[in-house]
Amino acid sequence: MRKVSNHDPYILDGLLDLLEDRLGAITHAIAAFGDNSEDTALPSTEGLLRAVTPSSCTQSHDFVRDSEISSLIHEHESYASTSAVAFHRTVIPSTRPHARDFTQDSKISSLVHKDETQIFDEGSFEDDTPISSIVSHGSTLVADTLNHIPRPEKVVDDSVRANTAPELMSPKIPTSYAVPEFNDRQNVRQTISSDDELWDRVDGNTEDDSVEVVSPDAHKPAPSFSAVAALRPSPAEAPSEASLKASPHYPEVVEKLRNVFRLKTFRKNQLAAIISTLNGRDAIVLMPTGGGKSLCYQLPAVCRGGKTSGVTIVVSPLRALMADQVEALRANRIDAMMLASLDSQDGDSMHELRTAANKPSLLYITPEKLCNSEFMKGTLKGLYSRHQLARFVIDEAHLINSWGRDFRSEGYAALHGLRTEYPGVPFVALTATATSEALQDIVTTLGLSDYVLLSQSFNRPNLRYTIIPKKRDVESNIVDFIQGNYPDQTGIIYCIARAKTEEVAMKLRMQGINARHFHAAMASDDKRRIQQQWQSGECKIIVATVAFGMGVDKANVRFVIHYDVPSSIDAYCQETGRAGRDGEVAECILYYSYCDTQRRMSQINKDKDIDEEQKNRKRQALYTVNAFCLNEIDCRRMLILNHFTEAFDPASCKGTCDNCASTGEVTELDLTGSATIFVEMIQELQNMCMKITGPLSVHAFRGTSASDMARRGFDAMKNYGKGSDISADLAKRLLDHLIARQILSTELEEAQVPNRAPISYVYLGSKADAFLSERQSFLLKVRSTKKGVGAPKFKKVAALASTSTISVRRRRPRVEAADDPVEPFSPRDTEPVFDDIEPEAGILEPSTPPLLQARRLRASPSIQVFEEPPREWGLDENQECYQALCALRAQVCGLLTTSLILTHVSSPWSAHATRKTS
Ligand SMILES: Nc1ncnc2c1ncn2[C@@H]1O[C@H](COP(=O)(O)OP(=O)(O)OP(=O)(O)O)[C@@H](O)[C@H]1O
Repeated sequence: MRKVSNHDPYILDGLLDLLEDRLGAITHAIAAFGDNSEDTALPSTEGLLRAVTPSSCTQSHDFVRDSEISSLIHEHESYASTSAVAFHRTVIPSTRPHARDFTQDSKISSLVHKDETQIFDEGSFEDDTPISSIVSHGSTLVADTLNHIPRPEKVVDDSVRANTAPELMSPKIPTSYAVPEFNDRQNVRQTISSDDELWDRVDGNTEDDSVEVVSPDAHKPAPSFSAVAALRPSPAEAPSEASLKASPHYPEVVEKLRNVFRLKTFRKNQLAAIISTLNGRDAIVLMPTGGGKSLCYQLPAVCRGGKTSGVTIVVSPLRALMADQVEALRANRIDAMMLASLDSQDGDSMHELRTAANKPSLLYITPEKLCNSEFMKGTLKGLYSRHQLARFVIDEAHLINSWGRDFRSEGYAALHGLRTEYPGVPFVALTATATSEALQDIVTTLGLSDYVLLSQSFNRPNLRYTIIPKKRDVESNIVDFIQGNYPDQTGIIYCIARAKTEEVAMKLRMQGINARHFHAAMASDDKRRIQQQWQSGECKIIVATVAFGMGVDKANVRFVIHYDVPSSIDAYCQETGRAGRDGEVAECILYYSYCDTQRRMSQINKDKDIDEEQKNRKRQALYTVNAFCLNEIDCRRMLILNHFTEAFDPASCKGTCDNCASTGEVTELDLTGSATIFVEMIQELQNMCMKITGPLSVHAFRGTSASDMARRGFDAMKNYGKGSDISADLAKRLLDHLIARQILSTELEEAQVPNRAPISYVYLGSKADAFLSERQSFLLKVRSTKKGVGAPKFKKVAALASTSTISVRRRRPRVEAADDPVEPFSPRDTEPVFDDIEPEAGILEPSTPPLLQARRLRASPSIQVFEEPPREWGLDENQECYQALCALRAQVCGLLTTSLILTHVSSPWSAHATRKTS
């Protein structure tokens, strides 16, 4: 076993290496903060976190332990978290190269990190000042630098030595230290740390940028709703109000409305739908979310009159949705039943359906059960032969389209047989999101001919739409939004991945927001409990996958936030549609990042359960929603409604979307030259069998980050640096729009080192050839106002002190759930298993906190580093590791402080830093 004292020389060597090799980068970063230069080299904490965490277990491929490490990091979510991981990654293997114990190591790292956090918290740096970021960043660099082993002996710079506490300096500097496995890592680090990090570098400071860009495609004239009329066979005329009131069914319908449902009037199209189905006609009901679709089939189900009578069969996709509806109906003394599985209870229900004299008015059933169960088919046949089958209702009928071609395909595809098996039984198909394509699918699958189409505007005037570029501080932004605008109000936050819902909910709780997570892989009891808590207002914020919400009927949802890009405009409308059902203003906020789009794309590409045609549909839907997010000019409401072939005059938006709220003149930029250079540059790289990431391609295009470019050989390209005349922001937008128009494309590739985040590379897209050969022009609309004018002004609320600890969470079953189609993307979707980092037997608390040494380098005499009393355990390898790490941390603190002090003197940022730290 290596002695702790033996580590000091090469640790110090690493630090000195940092100071020699990386001080320039830090200086540059500091300078960037000072003058808002766009080339700041600071990586995002999130990006580093994502990049570094998996690497901690590179050698062991142990996801369980990796998740434990993640848990520890999450618990200490703060600016400094990455450095602890980096330390773990680098130092523990160095101190204990032959005997790995990742669980214990992660706990040790966490203890060190606790100390680190304490020092920074209690020191003179504020949480979000650049200096603390730099310290954190620098720590990571130190850890990175330590990876450079083996390396030649370094000469200690006198100025560094002079500014460093003598006891932290090692007398000996070794000539080399060989840990072969580290050599591979160096390559990875040079390739990419994470997409987010690199995008952050390219992003620079965009606040001062004065252009907004939009794809010209978005300016297509609004198609009229006549597209619906193109459906074949065409729908019948919607009945007039007079004819509806003259219907013989009208008196009973009104009576049931008042006495059974206790409502006074019908909403638009409800009466028409009810009378149509009572007349035995097929009907398609297109109503916005919350419009009152349920009444359209629940009310006729309780009427005695009608051409057909008996049981109304309601095909519904989700058990939870069915259960809610049945419960609500029973509360209204309506006889309703549900069949969703093949369990014994279902058997009893079916027996009852076959034998009982009094049949239920409504039977809720999944499409699979309806079409696949022979027993159910027999039951249906019995009902039909006795004229006790009133109608088939297809709720959420758009799923015939989007799910029917997906993993629910069997169930929904089989619905097409109903018309021929049960002729004369009318259909009612209802949806809140149907493109003309989806409508066509509904008509074809159900075999509708003489049907009534009841459509109305999908516009939800009380919803406000905002899209915000996703930055690293997204959770803080959400906290500001909630606490500043809707404290103690109800909202939903949608995330793509299950693990993310847990993580975001926890981060929000740590900042004082009462949030709970929800996803399909949770135990049913937990899901029910959380939903009930949310419904009753006990819990205000739910952070969920798409598994949450379908059929949820809560009037006062004040906001729906999309943490990630939704899968389609249709999904976006469904999900945002859950806000503001009470008619009051509600906010729909979407955090956009191309990385999310790309992850979704990658998931589509990898999906083995769907064929190429289905993949193309999904890709197209994703392209559409991506273009929608990138569009910073056109009325969002218009774009959404156009998607559903509904015309909308943007003047009617009246500033209720971010784009309409944005002021300033819109001008059109001709970027044909720049776009051509960009595309030719990618072509050139592709011809040379080289690949490039998006952020680096922007650097190469603009000729920035020269040393990096030279190292990678990109500077030899013909088109290198030819885009230097446009800003980084515009260049990045140009790339975004080249991708959105499929002139360029991106692909996620697995990193060569296990457990690294996948890397995204830019390639020529399907329309590149046409673009280059036909010399197509490339126009972008820009707005001559500052970016973000239209974004909501979230009131900033001082972050609440975090007092919460992670509650006990058990490993959840990794079951595939039909109602939560989006699986997490990476092996990092693992469950944190610690509820605290209380040391277990064998994990040692420090006996003497070496961090006390660091205090001397700080101007804060009040720092209390580690108050825990020493335990009675003997000194063993773990404790040695702990002490080694603490010692290293002390040196890092000292040397980084020193480096900052040194940099301070010459940096233009010094005045700023002095102000911040004083
Ligand atoms: N005629 C009416 N008068 C007053 N309230 C009504 C009327 N019809 C429906 N509602 C109420 O509107 C709310 C939404 O109804 P419902 O759940 O049927 O909407 P939906 O269109 O099915 O929504 P989603 O598409 O999101 O499922 C319910 O609380 C319902 O009681």
